[in-house]
Amino acid sequence: MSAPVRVELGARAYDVHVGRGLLPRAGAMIAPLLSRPRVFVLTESRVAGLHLDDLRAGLGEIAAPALELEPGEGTKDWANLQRAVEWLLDQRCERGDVVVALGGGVIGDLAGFAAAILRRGVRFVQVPTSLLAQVDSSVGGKTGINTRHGKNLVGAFHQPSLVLADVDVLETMAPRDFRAGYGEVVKYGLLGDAEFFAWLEAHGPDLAADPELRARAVRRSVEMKAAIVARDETEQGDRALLNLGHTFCHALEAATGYSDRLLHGEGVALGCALAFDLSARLGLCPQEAPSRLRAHLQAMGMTRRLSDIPGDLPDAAALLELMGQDKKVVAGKLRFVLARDIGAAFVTSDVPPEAVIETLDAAR
Ligand SMILES: NC(=O)c1ccc[n+]([C@@H]2O[C@H](COP(=O)([O-])OP(=O)(O)OC[C@H]3O[C@@H](n4cnc5c(N)ncnc54)[C@H](O)[C@@H]3O)[C@@H](O)[C@H]2O)c1
Ligand SMILES: O=C(O)C(=O)C[C@@H](O)[C@H](O)[C@H](O)COP(=O)(O)O
Ligand SMILES: [Zn+2]
Repeated sequence: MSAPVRVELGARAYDVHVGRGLLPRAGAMIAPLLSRPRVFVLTESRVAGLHLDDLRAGLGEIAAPALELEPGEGTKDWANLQRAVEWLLDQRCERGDVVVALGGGVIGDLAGFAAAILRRGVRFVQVPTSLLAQVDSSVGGKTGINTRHGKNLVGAFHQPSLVLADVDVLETMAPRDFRAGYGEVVKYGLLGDAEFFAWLEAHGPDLAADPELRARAVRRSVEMKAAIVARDETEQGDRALLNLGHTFCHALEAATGYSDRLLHGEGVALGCALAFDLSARLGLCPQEAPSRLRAHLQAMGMTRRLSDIPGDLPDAAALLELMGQDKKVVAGKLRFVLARDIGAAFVTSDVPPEAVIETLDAAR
């Protein structure tokens, strides 16, 4: 078993275990956090049907009552937040107890936020079950829900106490969901590690079938995220790099009603392609960079043009309007994560709106 990745946050530091066969050993890793042999599991029905029994077996003597929500992005809303919090109170979840988030990013974000506000903050453990959640959402402490105004607009920074990313659990993922999660993996290469991107060009197509390669990809992504979060926990600066592709992605998710027309990770992949298009359009990066990225996304069978999204989309001006709710906006001005090349992203507010509109129109 390889050493965990440490997220160095002083008193709130924690380990991210990445590897095979972690679920069966969950009890040994979680027990040191507990004041009594009981955890409270927030999960959703698809994941529960596949992995809740294995988690419970791994927890051994630790009792694990569970609330099963509906799968899907629609669950990350006010109604389910209320449901989760009221259930935890029904269960008499105490301040010293631990909530376990068993699921993808939807459950991780919702459960983390419920834990953040329950009794003004209880600890939680992330047991991410999707590729996306293992490489990204389970680490870093961004928790929250969507509102009718946009994506993740209500939430809190609340770090988990432990993350258990068992790559064996990914065996049961549907191909589309796995591919969507790959959008966040490729983001790491694009934002700061050209070598990792080249490694993904060579090995990306084999990740779904090969657990050792998967573990390497998850670990490298988590190492990068842990380093960024450690130096900028609350996104005052560098952490915004993790938002590469997300200004476009979140507008497109809003435009498609958080439906399965566009999964978050699919939007991230497309958003990264658009961010590289915009960078090239502004003369900031060579045209070869977006071309190389699109070739890789095509090889991976991923969304890379607006026309890949089924159904009608609003026009570019309306999408730009939706971007106005982005959390990177300062004094009403959009900020974008752009790139000088693959592996070299940076944040800028110096982006003419016409260039964004032209970029969107050219990608239809
Ligand atoms: N907090 C953060 O830093 C952060 C980072 C990235 C994304 N996110 C959020 O994460 C969410 C997307 O996460 P996601 O892609 O995991 O979505 P998700 O939680 O909806 O999971 C995707 C699909 O995979 C299924 N699934 C999960 N694990 C499975 C398994 N082991 N086997 C079979 N099916 C499985 C789920 O039922 C669902 O249908 C979005 O809401 C996004 O905003 C948050
Ligand atoms: O951890 C971060 O920071 C990220 O930006 C990771 C993103 O992949 C993730 O989708 C995040 O939830 C987006 O954050 P938001 O602040 O733009 O809602
Ligand atoms: Zn994301």
